[in-house]
Amino acid sequence: MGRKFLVGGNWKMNASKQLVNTLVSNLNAAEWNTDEIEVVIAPPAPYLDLVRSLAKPEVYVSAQNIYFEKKGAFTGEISSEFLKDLGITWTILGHSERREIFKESDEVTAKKVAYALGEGLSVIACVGEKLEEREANQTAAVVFRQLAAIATVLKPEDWTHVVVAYEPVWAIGTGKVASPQQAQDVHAEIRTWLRDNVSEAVAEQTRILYGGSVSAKNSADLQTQIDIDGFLIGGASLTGDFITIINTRSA
Ligand SMILES: O=C(CO)COP(=O)(O)O
Repeated sequence: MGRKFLVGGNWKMNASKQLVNTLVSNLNAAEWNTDEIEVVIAPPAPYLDLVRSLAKPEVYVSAQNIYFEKKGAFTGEISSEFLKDLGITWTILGHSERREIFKESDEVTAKKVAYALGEGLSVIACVGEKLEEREANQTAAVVFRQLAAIATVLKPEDWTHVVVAYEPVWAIGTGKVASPQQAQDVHAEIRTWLRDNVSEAVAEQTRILYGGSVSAKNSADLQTQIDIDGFLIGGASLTGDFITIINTRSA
């Protein structure tokens, strides 16, 4: 069975009730073949409930991060319990902004991934190298290290609910998209890593998204690559580009 293409929108720290209304009504009016495309949007936590209640069922809603405890004295954190209560079935974890700005380590990220899966959530787990790491030919080493931290705490069957997002940090929000070949090369390495370190089945079935300056202009070329199974889109998910990208895939 083929890997279903996933178009994800990470709104990051951008939202208002008005923006939610606009973006969700545009998505509700759009159509795509749900046998071939999965659409997931990740608004900021305070808007998850509103987005879930407005969006049609074909739109999956995701948190941008959660903590690895159910409840208690963890001021400011988001529990998987809140997500379940609100009908939210996905979370992004390990985004480079969490890793860089909020100092979330490989280990913390892995712990969150394992916890989220244990709570029945699906996870978009992000990996990716910084510019200086790419320039030092460390791309594979960094991505493999990030993957290994996650793989260590998962059972092979857990991977059914994991999507890997390869997001080179130098491409995020910079307009410097990876070329289709640059992205494909790393995606293929990730798949090989999964084959060698988890299993053939997990390597075949796990979707690997590309993220970093994806736009309506470059999505068609990127999606021709054999190991690119979807996108995690930041800036362009806040504009009409998001639907154009879905439509480009549908066409
Ligand atoms: O970080 C990203 C998605 O998670 C990518 O952001 P941009 O699409 O704005 O580069």
